[in-house]
Amino acid sequence: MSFPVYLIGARGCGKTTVGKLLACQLSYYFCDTDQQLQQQLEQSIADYVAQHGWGNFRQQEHQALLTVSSDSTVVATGGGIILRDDNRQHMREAGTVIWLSVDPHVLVNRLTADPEIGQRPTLTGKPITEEIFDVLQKRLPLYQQAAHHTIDANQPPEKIVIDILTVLSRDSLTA
Ligand SMILES: Nc1ncnc2c1ncn2[C@@H]1O[C@H](COP(=O)(O)OP(=O)(O)OP(=O)(O)O)[C@@H](O)[C@H]1O
Ligand SMILES: O=C(O)C1=C[C@@H](O)[C@@H](O)[C@H](O)C1
Ligand SMILES: [Mg+2]
Repeated sequence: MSFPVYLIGARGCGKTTVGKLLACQLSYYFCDTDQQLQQQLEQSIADYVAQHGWGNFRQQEHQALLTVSSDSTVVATGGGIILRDDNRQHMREAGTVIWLSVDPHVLVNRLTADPEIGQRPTLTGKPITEEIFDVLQKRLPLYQQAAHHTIDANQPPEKIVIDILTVLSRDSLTA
């Protein structure tokens, strides 16, 4: 049986970009909780949060995580999926959790170049650099707690995929 692979990490660390490539290499399905949610809600995350608030968004996100958690699937999660204990526990028990760790300055550059504000409404109301540093400071311990493996995701996507395949194959040898 091939359990799901969950990619976690900050906004802009490359979960969606890398997840698609990884799924292709593994011949797995690809799912993205943000995309799943936006389809289900029939609106952007920004519009949903403006109308219903972050608390309701986190509840919807939890349901989306359960929905996409299938075998032979690479799941790109939303940046805040690790905020809930039950999400962290679910991912660790159901599959392999990979944290794509990226230097905050690299995140600032990527998100400035590609803000995608419909999917990434502000979390703090602060300017982007300040927000990234603030949010990361709070979330780093949660990414650490949730992850089975940490991958240096400052590298090009193809190299990140190779590094993920290496840890997954080591896991399968020791299972
Ligand atoms: N390894 C990489 N090297 C350079 N650019 C990258 C890399 N990974 C992703 N990017 C770029 O960074 C931006 C954000 O990537 P992506 O949407 O995959 O991040 P994400 O982790 O899925 O973000 P979110 O949490 O908001 O869903 C995109 O423009 C993407 O092309
Ligand atoms: O970091 C976050 O809290 C978020 C990241 C995005 O992927 C979306 O899930 C949403 O904008 C929230
Ligand atoms: Mg994404």
